[in-house]
Amino acid sequence: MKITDAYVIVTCPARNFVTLKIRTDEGVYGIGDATLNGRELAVASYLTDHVIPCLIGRDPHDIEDIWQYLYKGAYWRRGPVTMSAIAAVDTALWDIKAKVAGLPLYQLLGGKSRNGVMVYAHANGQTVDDAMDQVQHYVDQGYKAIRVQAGVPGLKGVYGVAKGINYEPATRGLPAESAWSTEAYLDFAPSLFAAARDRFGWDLHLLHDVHHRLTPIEAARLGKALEPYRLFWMEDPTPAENQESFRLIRQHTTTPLAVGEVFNTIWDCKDLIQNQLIDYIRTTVVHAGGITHLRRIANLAELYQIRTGSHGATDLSPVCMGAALHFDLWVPNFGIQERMVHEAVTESVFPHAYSFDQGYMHPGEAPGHGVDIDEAEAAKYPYQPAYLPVARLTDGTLWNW
Ligand SMILES: O=C(O)C(=O)C[C@H](O)[C@H](O)CO
Repeated sequence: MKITDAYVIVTCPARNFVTLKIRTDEGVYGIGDATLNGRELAVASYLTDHVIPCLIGRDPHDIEDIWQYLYKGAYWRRGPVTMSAIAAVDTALWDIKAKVAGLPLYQLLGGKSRNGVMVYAHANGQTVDDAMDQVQHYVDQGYKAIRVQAGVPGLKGVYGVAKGINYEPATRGLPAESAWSTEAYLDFAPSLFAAARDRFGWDLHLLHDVHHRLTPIEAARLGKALEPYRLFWMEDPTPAENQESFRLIRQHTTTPLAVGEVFNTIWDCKDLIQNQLIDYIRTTVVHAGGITHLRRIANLAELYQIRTGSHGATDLSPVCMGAALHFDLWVPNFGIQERMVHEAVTESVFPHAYSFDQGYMHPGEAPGHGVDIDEAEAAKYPYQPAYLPVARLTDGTLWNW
């Protein structure tokens, strides 16, 4: 079997997505997600100009060799652009292999380890009451786990808080700027979870995303303040370039810690995992080198009882979601999967076999990863440049968004 051609499809059904399609001489094709929010065309070019020429004529079954070839062969290792491109190839090749086998992808990974994949939804609101109403909305749909974010009194445009129901941070034009005050946030955040426990009791997993905003000692303070509300996790409490910084947070709090959505390789989380400084690793298929590399990260994490909690915001396309669900159904140390529901127009471009029922998702039984792209539909939605926002402290200092 040989790869005959491959090409990149860039489309914007509600938001931008980059998809790689690999075709073979036997008529079987595979697709992979290559979307890097706000930097989409860099990955599209990396694939079109530098990767695709190296794929033609190769046997698509040689997934490991092709992964190594693209990783070691580039000489320039790691980084979000490189690893998203490799991920797209890897996902498409797993899709092909599973289609040829006539099996859903999770069967090739080792079969199912559970009946369904617990997912968490995003509830948010400008006020605590609005956020609680959204929690109710997701409870009514059967969700067992809900991330809760709310506007901070005195701050405009806080991370995770939407104008409508779905929070979509990337906007047209140059990056939007929002103001941040750690003091105001730290004073406010615990009251959000007091309200949630008060209204919904203890039989619901609550999660919260700090989105890299705090210093380690501030994160330690927040973790301690949230302990009475027994969170499932506190996510991205501080930027994680310095893996060692999590030690300080860890020494002060038993609130479980999750991190990893901006990580690209096992090297970004090796120390965090080996020193047991986190509880959940949030790397996912598209930004961490595909299923082949995600599996290595999960296997390392399993040695330390660290569980997976893959990123699943709307900028991760349905193709990534489909592949992630196969991974989640198999991976022994599964924790939870993030789910932000895509717009109907996105779903019309990416028909998929996965489904949701009462808080759990299932990848479906279609051969491959079960997600396709309707290229005629995709062509109706041309690329629209958009950027993620930046955050500044109230005195104008650029901060972590
Ligand atoms: O889903 C999350 O936890 C996020 O933090 C979402 C990110 O802001 C988003 O994916 C950035 O592209």
